[in-house]
Amino acid sequence: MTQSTQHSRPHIIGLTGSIGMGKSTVADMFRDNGVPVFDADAAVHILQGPGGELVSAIEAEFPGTTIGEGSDAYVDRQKLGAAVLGDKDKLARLEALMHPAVGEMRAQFFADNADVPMVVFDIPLLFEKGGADYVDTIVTVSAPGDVQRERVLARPGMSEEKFAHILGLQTPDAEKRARSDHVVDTGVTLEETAAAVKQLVDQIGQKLAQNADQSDI
Ligand SMILES: CC(C)(COP(=O)(O)OP(=O)(O)OC[C@H]1O[C@@H](n2cnc3c(N)ncnc32)[C@H](O)[C@@H]1O)[C@@H](O)C(=O)NCCC(=O)NCCS
Ligand SMILES: Nc1ncnc2c1ncn2[C@@H]1O[C@H](COP(=O)(O)OP(=O)(O)OP(=O)(O)O)[C@@H](O)[C@H]1O
Repeated sequence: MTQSTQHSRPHIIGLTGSIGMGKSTVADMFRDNGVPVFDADAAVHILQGPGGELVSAIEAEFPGTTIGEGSDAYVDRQKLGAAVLGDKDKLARLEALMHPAVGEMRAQFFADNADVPMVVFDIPLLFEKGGADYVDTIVTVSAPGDVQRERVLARPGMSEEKFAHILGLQTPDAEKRARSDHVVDTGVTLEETAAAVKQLVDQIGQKLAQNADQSDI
């Protein structure tokens, strides 16, 4: 008897890339192709924003890094960044606070999208935090180092030192590319990158459909 072609769960694409490589832009391109995206950075913003679940825990751990009182209080990310980004132990403590709550939000997103063929988890620290183990396909966004540098240094509040420091915290781009199933080049035009993302979504979709057919036999 023919079984239903329904998948048991969506295929998970882990999208990552180093600072300024174009991850958020490429995540939007996946959305343009109808693929739901879980944005780990956006989850962190919610948890740290006004009324966010972790604001008081962050104030307790890193005094003076939040603004306001009670349910309106929120994290001053510039102050928190200044407090933790230069100190490995403090950064690890912040990550340990954030990680479980982000994981819960990701699980909720996954449950909310149980009926689609594929979803994207946009996770900046996919390799650094072991996320590579729970995704099905790893996609890294990458551009030449000089393009990355130019993009990042154009951002307000960024300096050569800060850029160098953040790069030092992240798995090198070459290693990310080597450990990925696919690399999306963002050192080209937006149109070219958008076409590459569409092709990738089509390719993964076709593979999933083929596998569903086979399990049908
Ligand atoms: C330190 C914070 C407050 C700084 O915020 P700010 O708005 O100033 O910078 P932004 O978030 O845009 O980060 C700038 C760059 O630093 C990189 N970065 C941020 N946190 C980390 C980290 N823990 N390790 C390596 N790189 C990092 C980002 O990828 C980005 O490219 C913020 O990045 C933060 O809360 N980071 C911790 C996130 C976390 O714990 N993630 C793990 C759970 S999923
Ligand atoms: N082909 C391309 N693909 C993606 N982004 C491009 C491309 N060409 C130019 N850009 C520009 O590069 C910038 C990439 O920024 P984006 O915020 O997407 O990076 P990010 O990797 O998410 O950053 P971060 O991890 O530091 O938060 C955007 O301003 C985008 O318009």
